[in-house]
Amino acid sequence: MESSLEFSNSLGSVSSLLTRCRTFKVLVIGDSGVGKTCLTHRLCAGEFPGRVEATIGVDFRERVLDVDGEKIKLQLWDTAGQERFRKSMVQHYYRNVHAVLFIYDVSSPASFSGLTSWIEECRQNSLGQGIPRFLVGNKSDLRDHHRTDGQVSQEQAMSFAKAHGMMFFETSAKNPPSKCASGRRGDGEVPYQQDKVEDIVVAVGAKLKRQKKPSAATAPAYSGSFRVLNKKVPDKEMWTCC
Ligand SMILES: Nc1nc2c(ncn2[C@@H]2O[C@H](COP(=O)(O)OP(=O)(O)OP(=O)(O)O)[C@@H](O)[C@H]2O)c(=O)[nH]1
Repeated sequence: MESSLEFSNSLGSVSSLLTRCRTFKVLVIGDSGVGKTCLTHRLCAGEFPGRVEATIGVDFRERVLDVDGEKIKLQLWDTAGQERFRKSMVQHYYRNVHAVLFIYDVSSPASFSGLTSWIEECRQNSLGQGIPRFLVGNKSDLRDHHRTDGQVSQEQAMSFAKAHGMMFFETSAKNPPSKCASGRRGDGEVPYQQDKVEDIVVAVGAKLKRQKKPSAATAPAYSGSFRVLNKKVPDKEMWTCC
């Protein structure tokens, strides 16, 4: 007769089989201070963190989604924006990436100009053209629709996104709109859009679900939320339990 321990073990494996899901590594990059940590926190935990410090190395956060009946785990790699905190980690960031979120701050044109060097870093690390890329303008709560100077216009961002084959979003990790909004700016001419943070997660999940299933050999998976600094990052199987 099966012991209660064996019985509970087999129940455990049955339930883990039922909840297995595909895990996708999503790299989050952009200049220091654009809000990568706050945005990934908002995407995964649904809240704005109380206090944040500059990321050292990388932080991982996860979000499980149901996309058309399939469970998908997004593993967000919140990378350091400061060169001195990232240089020894860069190759690990780019290994087996499934999607990239490029973040800039809508109230910082310099962070928008900085995107070209992030694209160049992707190229230097052989990120395939087929890897889905998303452009996210963060801190939309700081946008002043009556000013044009000192901010990144949505027209600029949209044409940049188009030129680089990215899907574009503008949102705020701090004060996200409760619904996707679009309309005309103060002068009545220029359209604007405001996206819910959730729209970004859904778009990434939907895009990745349509991707060809990667083989286990190329797929990474980590669980929980933890920090890696100057450590060897192991490669594991792609299929994990949610
Ligand atoms: N107003 C506003 N402030 C934000 C928003 N998101 C982040 N911040 C602030 O921007 C600052 C930097 O945020 P972080 O999330 O640490 O930026 P980061 O890009 O992760 O920075 P590094 O770790 O250095 O790469 C913090 O003071 C946040 O409170 C936002 O949507 N609106």
